[in-house]
Amino acid sequence: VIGSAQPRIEHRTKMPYTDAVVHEIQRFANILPMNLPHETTEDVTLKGYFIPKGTYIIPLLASVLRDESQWKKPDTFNPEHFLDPKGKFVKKEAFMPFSAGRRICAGETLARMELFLFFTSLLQRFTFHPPPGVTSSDLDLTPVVGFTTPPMPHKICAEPRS
Ligand code: HEM
Repeated sequence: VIGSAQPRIEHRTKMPYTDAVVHEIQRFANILPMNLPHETTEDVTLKGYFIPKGTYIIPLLASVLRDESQWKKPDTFNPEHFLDPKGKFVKKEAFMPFSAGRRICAGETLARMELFLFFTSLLQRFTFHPPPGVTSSDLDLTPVVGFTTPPMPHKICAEPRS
């Protein structure tokens, strides 16, 4: 894990479970699994490995977001990955959908604010469920294969809450 060059701005809401759900969505959805490619600008030795100047590096975010040593059930959607036994939000160093270091996503703060606001606004106004005849276990969460991994197209019902 390469530390960020600048201190991260962390916004914690007073809604730890919602916070944990949004984090788990980002961990599990893993929308940019191969990050962006980088190149070493000088010779580097990292943990005993020599990497010459000019080497292309593809930092696999997927390998961290689904690392068995970091997550209790890496391949299962489980917001408890971000909660302690008392339900308090727990920050995880392996949570890095926005990458790390100097070239960390410049839009992280905006993206996280949007995710929180959109997610909570939608859930306040609608109840979501699979279409009639489909159970939640029928839903296929396998992502589309590609440089980015959006979900497969699927139908879902959104019913206005009274
Ligand atoms: C859920 C939403 C988003 C995710 C998961 C995401 C993820 C990422 C990742 C993994 C990188 C590559 C970092 C690296 O090279 O190590 C990146 C770069 C970048 N992102 Fe995002 N991003 C998101 C939304 C946004 C938004 C909303 C903006 C702008 C409004 C934005 C602007 C940028 C920019 C400018 C870079 C290039 C930074 C640089 O090379 O210095 N991103 N993003």
